[in-house]
Amino acid sequence: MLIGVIADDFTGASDIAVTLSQGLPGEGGLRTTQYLGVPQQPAHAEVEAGVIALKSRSLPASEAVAQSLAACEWLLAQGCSQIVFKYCSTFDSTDEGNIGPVLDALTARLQAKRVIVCPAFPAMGRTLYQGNLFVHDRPLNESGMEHHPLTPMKDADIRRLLARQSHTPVSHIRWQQVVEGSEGLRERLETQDNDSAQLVVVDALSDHDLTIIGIAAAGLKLISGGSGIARALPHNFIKAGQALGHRSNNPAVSGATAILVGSCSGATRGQIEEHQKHHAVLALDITDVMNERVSADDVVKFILAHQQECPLVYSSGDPDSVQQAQQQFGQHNISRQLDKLFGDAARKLVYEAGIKRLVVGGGETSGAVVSALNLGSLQVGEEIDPGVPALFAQPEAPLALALKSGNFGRRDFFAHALKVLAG
Ligand SMILES: Nc1ncnc2c1ncn2[C@@H]1O[C@H](COP(=O)(O)OP(=O)(O)O)[C@@H](O)[C@H]1O
Ligand SMILES: O=C(O)[C@@H](O)C(=O)COP(=O)(O)O
Repeated sequence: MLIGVIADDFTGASDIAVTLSQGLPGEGGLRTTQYLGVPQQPAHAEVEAGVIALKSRSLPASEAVAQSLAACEWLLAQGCSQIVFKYCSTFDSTDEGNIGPVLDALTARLQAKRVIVCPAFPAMGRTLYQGNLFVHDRPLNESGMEHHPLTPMKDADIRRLLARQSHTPVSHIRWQQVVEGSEGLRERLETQDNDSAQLVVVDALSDHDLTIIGIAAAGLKLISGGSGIARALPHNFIKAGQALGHRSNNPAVSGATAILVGSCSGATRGQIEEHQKHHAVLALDITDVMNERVSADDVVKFILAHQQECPLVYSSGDPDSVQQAQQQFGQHNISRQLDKLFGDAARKLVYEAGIKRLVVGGGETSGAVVSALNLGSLQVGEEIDPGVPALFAQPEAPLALALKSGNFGRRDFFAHALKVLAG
């Protein structure tokens, strides 16, 4: 294995997995496997990029650190010379972490001196300018992310956010310095102020900028960011003669379908609205869920009864209803209960009801569903929409998945994803 990624949630993991698998246009990428948690056994010899999906984004910081270090040890034991810490392109975190504490711990473990911090993902409108993160034309804290149920983002200045979370000093490389090119950037990284470890926030506005940064990052022990930061990393290994440039192909999986959605983002709520114009949709009422008046069997029954209509079950609510539910039940209780409900339903759908194509909306929700399925690892297929690949379980369990980040995907994503999974 050449490169290892520690991803703090499951949709984020599949986002960076497809980036590594594709590489730069025309060049091909790396043979990439997405692991669901830290594997208990060594990787297959042909894997060039290993992405470990953790559900660590909203854990207490000490647990997120412990899990990330365990993932790092496994990746190092597989031979990785470079480690990437993948977090959200909207820098989803709280003042306590977990991005800063995990970066502190990985920086110390890998004795890294300069650690790039770059959440930019221009294909999805996330750009970083003068250290501030934008989502399309809005600063992060006015983008809708200020209403996220678990990690509301109230500041757009990544330097300030990170300095609040981490012990390692934070510095910044401006866009005007990035566009000078990879060589200049590399020198800047090496000579930045002094010799102690630093987290270096690097501006990026375009895929071109990310390519410059990726090439400058060749050989760095630790890199961090959104999936965009991985864009040019396969190129570095191909150029060094360590990889040939792999092209992925999609196996086709037909058969029964289910769509489970727990994301409350504006994009996902729009996608549900679109889906219900033509297909079958069941809304879960949070009060019913919290009082256990709705069960995994109810979800399964609905899905099976509406197989001809691309059935979708969702818990998603708008900011007002989320706030109301939070006041009544507490966010962590709601998330725990919903994770259990979606996880139990997914297990029954796949292992008892024979569902073969499963689409999940939301990172935490995807983590709950895929963990309940206990699949071990997934092969990465083609990109369905930017940042969302088709994923395939091992051949002995023919199951195709799409794990959609809350904010990603076209308006008719859910039906479209089922079509792509079918080949
Ligand atoms: N109606 C609701 N009210 C409050 N919280 C909810 C509701 N529906 C889902 N949630 C919780 O909100 C969180 C959404 O996070 P996630 O699944 O990661 O979506 P995203 O990808 O948009 O971040 C989950 O923990 C989920 O359980
Ligand atoms: O970087 C991103 O935006 C995504 O890869 C990601 O991490 C998605 O997280 P969720 O929005 O929680 O699905």
